[in-house]
Amino acid sequence: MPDATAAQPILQLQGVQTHIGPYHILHGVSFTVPRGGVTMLLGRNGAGKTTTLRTIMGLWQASTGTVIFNGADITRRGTPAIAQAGIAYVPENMSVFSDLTVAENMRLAARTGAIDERRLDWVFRMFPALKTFWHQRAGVLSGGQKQMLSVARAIIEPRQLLIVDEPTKGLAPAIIQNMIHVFRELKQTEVSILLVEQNFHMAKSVGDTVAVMDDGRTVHTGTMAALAEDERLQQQLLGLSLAAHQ
Ligand SMILES: Nc1ncnc2c1ncn2[C@@H]1O[C@H](COP(=O)(O)OP(=O)(O)OP(=O)(O)O)[C@@H](O)[C@H]1O
Repeated sequence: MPDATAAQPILQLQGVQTHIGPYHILHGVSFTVPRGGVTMLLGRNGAGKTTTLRTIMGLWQASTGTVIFNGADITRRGTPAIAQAGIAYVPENMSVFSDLTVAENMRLAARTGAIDERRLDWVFRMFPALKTFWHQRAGVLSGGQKQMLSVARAIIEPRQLLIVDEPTKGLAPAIIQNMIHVFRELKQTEVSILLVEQNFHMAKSVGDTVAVMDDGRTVHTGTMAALAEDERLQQQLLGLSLAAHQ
């Protein structure tokens, strides 16, 4: 018998609205993240992408709408329960402990305490610098290496959904290329990925599907390939010019 869960999206947002204190930030966010592959969440600055990720993780509470993960309604669950259910979240500001070694950072991220050696070897193949600096304080790493460490921390244990907020922010083009390789490698695994990204080259290099937000709403959903081919739509939705493709 075919597995009924295979066709079910890993994540589904339906009409999500979020208030932060007196401010009405999300006005209706609806999109799905298909199982396997990478979904890009794009939009201009201030469109509400980070607020959407934080709402999925229960760091902000949706005032209306639903967040369905793996068929279960997680809208009202607390953040620890959401993480426990199998979602890893890498926020924008590189979640590493600068005073601890790279090894200690990784051990803390392994929820069971012990790191699976085979998985660590796989992580080292993707991020060789982490092996080189294993016993060094994370504070000595470059910005790109810290970003790699924060992604590595999120994947040291198998997760069903990996959510990453702007992994290339502030990184040099060569490092962005490394990041593209990393996400392509991750695509070969079971994990589904939701990625916020301003770098359109990265978005079209790794994205399978896309949701575009503007002013707290989803204004477009579809395949990344279709958006990558349609420059007028990019201009309309994202204000991108040809320069974004260089
Ligand atoms: N804690 C907060 N209190 C009040 N307003 C907030 C708060 N956090 C975000 N906002 C506002 O909500 C809107 C959406 O912000 P958000 O960070 O979600 O956008 P974004 O699409 O991730 O933008 P960026 O690409 O600049 O990170 C913005 O107008 C922002 O000023």
